[in-house]
Amino acid sequence: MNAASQGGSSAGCRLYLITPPRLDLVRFRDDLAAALDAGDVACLQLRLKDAAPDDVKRATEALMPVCHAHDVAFILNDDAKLAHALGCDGAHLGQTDGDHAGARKLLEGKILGITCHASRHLAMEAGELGADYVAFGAFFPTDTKEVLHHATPDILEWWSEMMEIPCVAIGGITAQNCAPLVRSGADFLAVVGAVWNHPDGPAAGVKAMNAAIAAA
Ligand SMILES: Cc1ncc(COP(=O)(O)OP(=O)(O)O)c(N)n1
Ligand SMILES: Cc1nc(C(=O)O)sc1CCOP(=O)(O)O
Ligand SMILES: [Mg+2]
Repeated sequence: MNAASQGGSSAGCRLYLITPPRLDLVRFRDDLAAALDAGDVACLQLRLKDAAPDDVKRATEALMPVCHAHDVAFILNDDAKLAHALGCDGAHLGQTDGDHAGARKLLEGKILGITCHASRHLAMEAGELGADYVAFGAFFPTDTKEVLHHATPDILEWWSEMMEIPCVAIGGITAQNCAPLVRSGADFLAVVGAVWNHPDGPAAGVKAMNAAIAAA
């Protein structure tokens, strides 16, 4: 995530936004613009679970220009081929989202992120195949998805002391609980609820997260 990772907070950690799993595109485009106007965001991951490719295409066409106008990378969840076909800046793949090595070849020069749960072994494998970042989680309970794996901050310390490849922390992260993750070396904090469900709106969510990152 080289281009996306320039100019972050004083802690060197940046915010990684993920969309809600279902959204009203017209309303969400305005929410996204307000969120990106509010402060530093490295990237947006489009994560529409169970959406048809045509819906993902429509969402990409509506949202990617908003991201690019704010110098924010646009990453597609789950599908490297569709990310390539739609001209996205990259893809995020989980452990059951197809052939990681094939995705690396297809997305040459683009961002490839890989979910590694709480596994040092999976992270080493992802690093060896050329992932641009590895994602660890879930660090905290979350209502956004049912999680089977639970990570602790020591995996961020272990990874960041040993590897140059950035690491992303995910799962139930809020402005109130993120400080140990930043201090343990997370390069990015990936959030859904902390921004889109913030009681004062997404702009307030981005401001609160960036303030917490800077204060950590
Ligand atoms: C940044 C980031 N980290 C982890 C995930 C989870 O990916 P995955 O395990 O494939 O689960 P789904 O998102 O597909 O439900 C992610 N999306 N983004
Ligand atoms: C999409 C996702 N993946 C996770 C993992 O642990 O791999 S946790 C998660 C949900 C993140 O949403 P929130 O910030 O609202 O908790
Ligand atoms: Mg996935």
